[in-house]
Formats: sequence, C-alpha cells, structure tokens
Amino acid sequence: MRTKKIIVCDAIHEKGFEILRAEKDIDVVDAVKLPKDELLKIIGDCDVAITRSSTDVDEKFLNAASNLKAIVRAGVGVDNVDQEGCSRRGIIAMNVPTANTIAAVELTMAHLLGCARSFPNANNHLKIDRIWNREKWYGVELAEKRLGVIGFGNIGSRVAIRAKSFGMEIVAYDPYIPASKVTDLGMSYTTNFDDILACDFITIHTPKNKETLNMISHDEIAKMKDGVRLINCARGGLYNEEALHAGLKSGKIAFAGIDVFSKEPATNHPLLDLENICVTPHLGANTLESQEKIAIQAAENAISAARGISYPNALNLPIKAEDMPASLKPYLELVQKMGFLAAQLNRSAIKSIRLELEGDIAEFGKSLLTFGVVGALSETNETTVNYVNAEFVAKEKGIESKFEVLGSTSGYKNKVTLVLVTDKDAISISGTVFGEDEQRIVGINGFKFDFKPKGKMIIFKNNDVPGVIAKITSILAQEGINIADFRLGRGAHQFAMAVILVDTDIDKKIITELNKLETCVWVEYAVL
Ligand SMILES: NC(=O)c1ccc[n+]([C@@H]2O[C@H](COP(=O)([O-])OP(=O)(O)OC[C@H]3O[C@@H](n4cnc5c(N)ncnc54)[C@H](O)[C@@H]3O)[C@@H](O)[C@H]2O)c1
Ligand SMILES: O=C(O)[C@H](O)COP(=O)(O)O
Repeated sequence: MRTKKIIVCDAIHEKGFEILRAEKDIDVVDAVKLPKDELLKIIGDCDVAITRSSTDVDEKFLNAASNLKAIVRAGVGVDNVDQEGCSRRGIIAMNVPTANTIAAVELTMAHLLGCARSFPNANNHLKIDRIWNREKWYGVELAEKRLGVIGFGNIGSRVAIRAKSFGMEIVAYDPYIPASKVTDLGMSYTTNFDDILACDFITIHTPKNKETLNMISHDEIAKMKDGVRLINCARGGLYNEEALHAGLKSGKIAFAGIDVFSKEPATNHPLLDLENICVTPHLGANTLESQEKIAIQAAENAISAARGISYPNALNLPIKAEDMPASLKPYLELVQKMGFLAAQLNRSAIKSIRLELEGDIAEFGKSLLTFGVVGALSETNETTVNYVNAEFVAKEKGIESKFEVLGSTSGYKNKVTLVLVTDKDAISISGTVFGEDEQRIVGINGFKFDFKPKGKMIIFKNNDVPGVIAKITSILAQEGINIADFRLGRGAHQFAMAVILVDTDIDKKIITELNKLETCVWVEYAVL
C-alpha cells in the first residue's frame, strides 16, 4: 500500500501526533508552526489534512491541496470549511463533534458568572491597576433571572441544565428540535424570538451559517431589556459586532462575555476598548481533557480516511446520519467490499453496476448503490472515487449505475447482489449480514458460498471433474503457500468454483501456474 501523507495544520495535543507517527504507512507532516502561505506550498501532495479554526479551508486552500481526499476538522464548528468546495472536488469533510462539548459548556458558565459579577475586570483593576474599589464592581445574581438560550444542541442544552441549578429560569429557542427536549427538563420552549429578547441574560450556541449570522443586531438589541447581559461562546458574528459595541457603549447592554470574534486573532478589535466586556481568545475548547480527546479522535479518523476504510462523522455524505439505522451500516461496508471484490475479478471495461436487493434493506437502495460504486470503481479508476463523487465519476466514465428491488425468494432476511456488467460478460457477488454485523459473501456468479469478506483469496472456476482440488493444493504446497480455508461451490453445467483463503501474498506466477491446469476455466487473486 502506498504511504499516505497526513498534514497537521493547527496545534493538536501530542497524543494525536503519537497515534499518527505509530503507523508505518502514514507520513506525518507537522505544519503547525508554518505561516499559512507556506502551508499552501507543501499541501499539494497530502492525502488528509487535520485543521482547527485557525486554518480556513477555503478556495485557496482547496486549490493548493490538489491530492486531498479528506479534511478532519479537530473540533465542532465547520463554518470556516467550504463544504461545497470540498464536495465539488470529491473531498470528504469530517469533524469531531462532541469531544469539546463540556469544555465549551464550562467556559460559557464562566462567562455567565463573569457577566453577573465582572470578576475578571475587577481582577484586572486590582492586580494591574492596583486599585481597591469595592463600589465599582457591584454585580447581579443569576438566581431568579431569565436566561435565553439560542440553540439547544450539545452545548446549549448543557449550559441550560447548569444555569437552572443556579436558580435561573430557562427559555430556549431552537426551531430544529422538538419542544419536549426542552420542556421535559422543566424549561420553557419558544418559537417566538421576542421571548428570548425579553430575557435578562442571553447566550447563543448555534452553528454560524447564513441563517444565524447577525442573528442579534441593532433591531434585536433595541428590543432587549435595559441592562441585558450577553454571552457568545459559539462564533463571532452571530451577534453583530458593531451593534454589540454600540449597545455596550450606550449601557443598554450592561455586560458581555465574548470568547469568539468575526476575525481571529482579534488583538485590535474595538470591543477590547470597552470596560463592560470580558473577553477570552477563543478558549472554548481549550481544556487539557478536551484537546487530548479531540486529538486522539482526529488522528484515528484521519488514518481511517487516508486508508479509504471509512470517514467517521463525514459532513458531506449523500446520506444523513439520522437516516442511517445501525442495521444498515454493516450492509454499506459489505456492499463496498463486494464492489471491490468484483472489480478485482474483472478484466474488462465496466458498462454498468447494478444492485439487486431483497428484504427490508431495499429501502436504502440509493445509499447502498453509492457504496457499491465506490468499491467497484476505486480499484480500477485513476480518479479518486468516494461517497461524494461516486455517481458523478460513474456517469463521466459512461457507466450506468442502478438498483433493483427483488421479491425475497432466496430465504435470506436481506440479500444484496452486486452485478458488474462488462463489455465481455458479467460478474455477480451476493452478500448478507447474519446477526447484528456478521458480513458474509454468499454467492459468486451463481455459485453458492458462505465466507467472510476478509483476507487474501484465490478464486478458481473449473470443470467439475475429479482431482482438481488435489492439483490446486499441490501447486500451492510446492510454493509454500498455506491454505487457511477452502470453500467449494458447485453449479449447473458441470462447473465448480473454489474460494481458497491463503495466509500469504500470492505471486502472479502462481496464478499463471493454476491457469495452466487443464480443468481451469479462469482464476483470479483478490484481497479484501
Ligand atoms: N468557543 C469555542 O471554542 C467553541 C467550542 C465548541 C463549539 N463552538 C461552537 O458552538 C456551536 C454549537 O456547538 P454544539 O456542539 O452545541 O452544536 P450542536 O449541533 O449540538 O447544536 C447546535 C444547535 O443549534 C441549533 N440551531 C441551528 N440553527 C439555529 C437557528 N437558526 N436558531 C436556533 N437554533 C439553531 C440546532 O438545531 C442545534 O440544536 C458550534 O457550531 C461551534 O461553532 C465553539
Ligand atoms: O468549533 C469548535 O470546536 C471550537 O470553536 C474550537 O475551535 P478550535 O479547535 O479552533 O479551538
């Protein structure tokens, strides 16, 4: 297997580097300290990039990263990742969605308390200015105040739970969740944004996108209570920064706790000149625990993606995670392997890839087809094929891809057959999953089998006459090849097929020897 290059663009915990460096087939490029323009000069031959919020995955980055297969955002927010640009280039964009949740929640709580008591500012007054002024720093209590939570996901919901334990009344606004997610916690759910604007404290925990950018601006601040306190530990720009500045300056907003800015690093931002604000330099995810967890997950997922095995937490897949039941996952993997096996048995130009589906699994025909096409084309194609561009690549090559739903006649609960039609013949591989995730190949070109889709295998079709097995085993023995398993399938028309699983790699000359056997119809070597 070719060595894969993984470039680390932003600082990650050392544990992540250790995991990457331990793999023989992975070449790690440490670009953490490189200026961004230098990074673009060396990213051209990298397979996977690990990034954080300091690296924009934009047009410039993607144009320079001409060999990139995947990008792993070592964190949650992907507002600085051009996902459309990634999709257009067949690059899978992935993130690490929950490893920093608690870190961000706890920083939000710190800012909430900071907004109530101004202690970071009082600290500076005493420590830096050496002024003992107890009257200047009167605060307010959280208890019995209303907290408006915009965005009730992983972070927002946990902030709400903690704030409730401080005696706060919670009002949550999130049109994308069922109201019960909030009301079951004894909190109020609203679809009227004005209810949020009427709160004493407001905190925001949405992603940054077209809909949420400037969600709080001049008009919204004008509607707020005098002396409102605002927190933003999500993304700069969700609160319009000019409006926030004006509101703080006029005193309409009593205090703000801000971790994130529209443009970072923000060392010269006008908000920094104000007295009634506490700022942190995007520290939400920066706890030792969270960074260690994120780095481990990012490194493991980057390795998986570099090897083409899987793309955990992929954001631009054609199938949404919520539409993918657990029972579908082993079928997706199996179908990809079946496509990969069929491609290794094939020697001719592919005309079409067809999936025949039996059982309830047929409901996911389109997704299964995508994975089958990835498997069938990744062996034979010079272009990188993945779940994003599979259909497009097939079409470009003039290969038809489709699925058909069949009645259940084979006796399996679910069965999938991938048929590769070439300009000379057709290869069909059937598979099923036993129990929760026991994948099995149950047929090749109509010959019945039952073997795991894993390992090195010789597939041998022959005239069904006595003595064939002895001849095959004798050739393998002469070459010192150990047989791990031998499966035989018998078909109609006096033919038989053998799948011989072996322990070591098979040299081409052994396949040539087997091919010379009088009874041999065809023989191929495949690795799954
Ligand atoms: N400061 C930091 O270091 C830091 C750390 C982690 C996350 N974040 C930011 O916090 C954000 C939230 O993280 P999360 O893990 O809670 O994500 P999440 O996906 O679990 O939750 C986001 C919630 O926002 C809701 N939402 C989306 N659009 C909305 C809208 N228009 N109005 C109201 N609600 C809306 C969604 O329905 C979802 O429930 C991330 O996108 C990231 O930008 C910042
Ligand atoms: O979205 C996130 O995960 C946070 O904002 C953290 O960003 P960072 O990885 O740049 O600290």
